Amino acid sequence: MGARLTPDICVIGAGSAGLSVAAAAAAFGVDVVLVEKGLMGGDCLNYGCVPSKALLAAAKSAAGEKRSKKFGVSIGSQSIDFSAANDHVRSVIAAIEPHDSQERFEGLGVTVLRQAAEFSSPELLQAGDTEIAARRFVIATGSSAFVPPIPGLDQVSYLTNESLFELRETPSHLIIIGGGPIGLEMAQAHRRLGADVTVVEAQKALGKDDQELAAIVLDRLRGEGIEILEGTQVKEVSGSSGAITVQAAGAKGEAVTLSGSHLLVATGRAPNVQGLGLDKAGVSFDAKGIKVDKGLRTSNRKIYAIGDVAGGLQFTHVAGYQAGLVIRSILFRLPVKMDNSIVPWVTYTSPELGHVGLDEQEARRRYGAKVKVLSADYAGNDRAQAEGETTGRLKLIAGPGGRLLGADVAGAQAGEIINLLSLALSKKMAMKDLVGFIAPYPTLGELVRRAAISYYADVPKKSWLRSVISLLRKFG
Ligand SMILES: Cc1cc2nc3c(=O)[nH]c(=O)nc-3n(C[C@H](O)[C@H](O)[C@H](O)COP(=O)(O)OP(=O)(O)OC[C@H]3O[C@@H](n4cnc5c(N)ncnc54)[C@H](O)[C@@H]3O)c2cc1C
Ligand SMILES: NC(=O)c1ccc[n+]([C@@H]2O[C@H](COP(=O)([O-])OP(=O)(O)OC[C@H]3O[C@@H](n4cnc5c(N)ncnc54)[C@H](O)[C@@H]3O)[C@@H](O)[C@H]2O)c1
Repeated sequence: MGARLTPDICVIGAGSAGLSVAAAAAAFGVDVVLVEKGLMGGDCLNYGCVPSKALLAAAKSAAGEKRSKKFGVSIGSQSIDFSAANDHVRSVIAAIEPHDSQERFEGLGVTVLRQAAEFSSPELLQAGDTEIAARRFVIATGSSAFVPPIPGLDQVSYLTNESLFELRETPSHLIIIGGGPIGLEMAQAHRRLGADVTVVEAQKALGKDDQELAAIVLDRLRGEGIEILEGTQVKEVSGSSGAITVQAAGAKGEAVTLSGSHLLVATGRAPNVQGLGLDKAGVSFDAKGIKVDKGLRTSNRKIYAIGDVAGGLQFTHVAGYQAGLVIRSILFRLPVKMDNSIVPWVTYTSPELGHVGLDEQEARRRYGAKVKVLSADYAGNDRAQAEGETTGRLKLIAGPGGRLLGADVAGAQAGEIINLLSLALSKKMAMKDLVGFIAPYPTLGELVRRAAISYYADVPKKSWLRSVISLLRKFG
């Protein structure tokens, strides 16, 4: 007979979402049980954000050596050791791991069970031979790579984000199915580390972003030698490890045959709902994930779902944001409401591509002619010139009264610029706020002021204002 635990909160999944809930609840002295069947830290630490950004950093370094000639610096012949780049990835994970570890959470007072969790009823969860009857449950079981039903795919050995970072040698030709953020970040990382790379995208690459700015990123990627086939449908995959063939239909219906050494599937995510006993718990879900209301409660009021498993926007910062909301709801019984309109995202290619708020189309649908799109090019920014990073553009979407509705940036450090604009958007700032502060010179952040100031471009031409100036002049 196993133990029976009756904590205040039971969290299922120790990824970005679950760890944030467990740490915050423990900080308030609340009794928490955390159940994790795999690695502590989940996708972000082990198979997602951390390894992908570490590999991109190695790749950026390789590209930087090539670029340095422009600055009059020659570093001699370049050699790339893919396994050393992979060691860098491992060392970054190892450096962050203690923060997410079982030991740290036990030290915070959390009971950690390394088991697969499954509901046996609307009130009870089974984890190994431990039964848990919590006041509230939080499901944070994340997502896994969605593998589309392409004929032959189940017969070849393909990579996903879970196996990609185990490669120790540069793939000679990496074919990637899917031109979203995973596909394109990994395309650039591997290209810069010496691989030939082809991306096959059924629709538009970076299709969730502003298309004018996405084109800036896609041009650079193509310029670096990455083949990106858009509007191309994969029909069949065959071959064996090291010699993979992809048959596809191109944008005009023409037959396309690709041969590569490795295949990465990056076609979106599927929620981790299997084996959780959701039917027994009375929790509704569909192919996108567990259905939640704006307060992140499932169809069983005792149970919340957050992070990737709840569908919606799938980012680590969203998982953290949602964790904060459920903590307020569970501990303080405050009404909470998920607000997707303030969620930023960034694709960490070079140049980076960032977004927050409404896109131009949605802004025009809501506010019509009151919308103004203001832009500033990196080429007009002194710091960008000094750094040789002149490719890029920032766009601000201003609504009625000059209120900031959204922003998109393609260019160096776009993620840092979007950071600032996310704050401005969540604080409901307007163009007057974005020009009413002093930006240090020379910084890329000055692009924000430059675009915002163009909102007032017509002001000096206003005749009443000119009359006021000439009147005032008469007073000496
Ligand atoms: C390659 C890649 C790059 C990414 N880059 C970024 C980025 O740069 N920025 C960003 O914001 N986001 C990025 N993401 C997305 C980000 O990783 C996810 O949004 C985030 O990890 C979701 O956190 P989560 O806690 O919901 O899920 P996860 O991190 O997946 O954690 C869920 C945990 O639940 C466990 N679990 C599942 N089922 C059970 C069960 N029945 N019992 C017990 N435990 C269970 C799993 O083992 C896992 O540890 C990236 C994703 C990928 C794949
Ligand atoms: N920098 C970041 O923040 C970052 C980086 C990587 C991943 N992520 C998160 O992970 C999620 C998953 O990333 P992703 O790139 O796998 O998903 P995605 O859904 O964003 O992109 C998948 C792409 O694959 C295409 N596709 C789907 N089926 C296809 C098929 N059969 N053939 C060809 N193309 C096909 C889609 O049209 C789409 O463009 C992202 O939505 C994001 O939330 C974030």
